[in-house]
Parts: sequence; C-alpha cells; structure tokens
Amino acid sequence: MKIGIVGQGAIGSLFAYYFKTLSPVLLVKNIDVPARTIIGLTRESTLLDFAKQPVHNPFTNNAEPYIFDFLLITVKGYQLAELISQLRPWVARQTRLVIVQNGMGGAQMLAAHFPQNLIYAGTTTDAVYASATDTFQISAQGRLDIGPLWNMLDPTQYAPKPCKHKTVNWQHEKSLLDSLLRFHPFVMYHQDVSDALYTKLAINGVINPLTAVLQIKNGQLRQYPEKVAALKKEIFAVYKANDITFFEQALSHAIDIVIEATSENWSSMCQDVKYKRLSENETVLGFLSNMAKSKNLYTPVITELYQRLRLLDASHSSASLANDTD
Ligand SMILES: NC(=O)C1=CN([C@@H]2O[C@H](COP(=O)(O)OP(=O)(O)OC[C@H]3O[C@@H](n4cnc5c(N)ncnc54)[C@H](OP(=O)(O)O)[C@@H]3O)[C@@H](O)[C@H]2O)C=CC1
Ligand SMILES: CC(C)(CO)C(=O)C(=O)O
Repeated sequence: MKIGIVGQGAIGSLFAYYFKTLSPVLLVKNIDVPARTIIGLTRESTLLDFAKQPVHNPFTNNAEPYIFDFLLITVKGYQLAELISQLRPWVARQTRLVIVQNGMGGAQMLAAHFPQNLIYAGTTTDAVYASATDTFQISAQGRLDIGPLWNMLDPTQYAPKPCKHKTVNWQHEKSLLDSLLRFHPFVMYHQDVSDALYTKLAINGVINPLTAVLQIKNGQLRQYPEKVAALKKEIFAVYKANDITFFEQALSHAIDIVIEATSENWSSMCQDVKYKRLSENETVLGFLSNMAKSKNLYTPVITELYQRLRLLDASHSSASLANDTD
C-alpha cells in the first residue's frame, strides 16, 4: 500500500509516525529542510526520515512509486486552495484523498476539484505541537473520526464515478481502508462522518476563538462561563436552523469535556494569534457565520468574534507579506 502525506507540520508528522512501517512519501514545499523528529507521550523520539518530493514540482519519470493508494492531506484550512492547484499530478485515478482538518469546507473544496476520486473526511482530537525547530511533541493521543465523503454530501454536489457506476469493489476498499486505519491507536469509522465533523466544529467554534482573543489556555475558559454559554447558544441555534441533528446537553457536555481534557493546552488559534500567523477563522467561525446568514439568523457573538479575528488575520498576512519582501 502506498501512502503520501502532504505537509510536514504537526498532524502530518504524527501521521508519518503512525505509518512509519509503510515508508510514506512526504509531499512538501521544500525538500531541503531537515527531517522532522517526533517525541511521543513516553518521551521516545523518532526521526521521520522518509522520501520527500516537492509538491509543486511533480516527478517526470520513475512515476510508479508515486501512485498513491491514499494521499493524506493535513494542511491548514487556508492553505488548501493553493495546495489543490499543485496536487493534480499526484492524484491518480485510484488515489483516495483523506483530508484531516479542523473547521469545515475543505472536504467540499476537494470534492469540487477531484470529483472522480474517493474522498474520506476526518477530524482528530490528537494534539501535537512544535516543541523546537523541526521537532514535534505529541501532547495528547486522541481519536481519529473518519468516513466517506460521498455519504455525507448531496449526490448533486459529489458522487464519484466509482460509486455512481457501482464499479467499486467494496470488499477491496474495506480491506485497504482497514490496513490504513489500523495504524491509528484509536480510530472510529463512520458511515456518515458529518456528526463527528459538526461536533468538532462546535468544540473548535467555542474554544478556539475565545482562547485566541483572550490569549488564555483552554482550561482558563472556566473563568468565562457567560462567554462560553453565549457562544454555545448561538452555535446550537445555527445547527437547529440548518437541520443538523444533535442533542443540546450532550453537545454542550462534549465541549466542556474537551475544555477540561485539554485544560493545559493553548489552542491552535490562540497560538496562531500569538505568533502572528493566519488562523483558521474562515473555516471555523466563517463557516458558522455563513450557515447563520443562509437562514437569516442573527448571531452577534459569532459575528463579533469573527470580525475581530478577521482583522487580526488581515494584519498578520500583511505583516508576513512585508517580511517576505524585506
Ligand atoms: N496540531 C494539532 O494538535 C491539531 C491540528 N488539527 C488540525 O489539523 C490541520 C493541520 O494542523 P497542523 O498540523 O497543526 O498545522 P501545521 O501548520 O503544523 O502543518 C501544516 C503543514 O502543511 C504544510 N503545507 C501547507 N501548504 C502546503 C503545500 N502546498 N505543500 C506542502 N506542504 C504544505 C505547512 O508548511 P509551512 O509551515 O511551510 O506553510 C505545514 O508544514 C489543521 O486544520 C488543524 O486545525 C486538529 C487537531 C489537532
Ligand atoms: C481540541 C482543541 C480545541 C485543542 O486545543 C483543538 O482542536 C485546537 O486547538 O485546534
């Protein structure tokens, strides 16, 4: 089984570590950067020294090693559009795309560009951060929820040919997927993964923006119960208006559990703001905000946080442009 992983970031490195015995190929921006090291929960470290290929400069010969069965995509939401423009040569007819991101919309974007390929969408509660240059630390081993995108989206939006023409050998597909997923220590396969994605969207929709604008650890949200409650209330109203099936108390509890379980963590958005990087505001609050707008729903808390993060993102992207031209 041939696996490609796009990106050598935190989650890409975690997956390279999980799939190390399969010698994945890393599709990266720059092959000259050193191999990354990942440190596990028990402090053992592993050098992720696998074959690398520049994603923007596809192979011209010896193509066979680069016909992937699975291509795992673990870039940030705002990096996906540029990646898609570079990805075509790496996606063979039989290549399954597996996208694991926070926020929503990425899988839909992939489906629009690769309508004939089987696409799986996932979300993870694994937690990994850069502890030093080229080194990642696993800080929590979570769960990977994954499922076929063609069961989640409307067939008018995405119906890959092999499903439409019933040419998929489901036995083979199941056994390939099984071989992939058994490498993760805690994986849940869903026939319809949308519940898992909307649950994670609600978790990220509450924790990430609040911790980002307040610059606090996740656990410090305990000191802001009114802000947490107001945001939950609006997200639940958005889900209700959009006919997303959920149980209010259970979802509220799920959010509280993640706040507790990751209390010592700085959320990804909090760190993005701190280090003046772009955040995933558009695919988290932007997505929720669009869902609200589509139903003419008034969501002042979401809107206010979304606008604040938008301004921060705008200042961070102009600062990085200025640095690039220095
Ligand atoms: N880290 C975590 O603990 C968790 C992360 N997630 C989610 O997983 C996703 C990935 O996050 P994370 O791994 O933390 O992010 P990172 O920024 O650490 O990793 C993204 C990587 O992708 C690379 N990349 C971007 N565009 C391209 C491209 N066109 N070609 C090749 N490589 C590219 C980036 O390179 P460069 O840096 O040079 O731009 C970077 O190395 C996000 O949606 C995040 O919210 C979910 C749960 C937990
Ligand atoms: C689960 C949580 C909120 C952990 O911090 C996360 O996914 C993130 O930081 O993006």
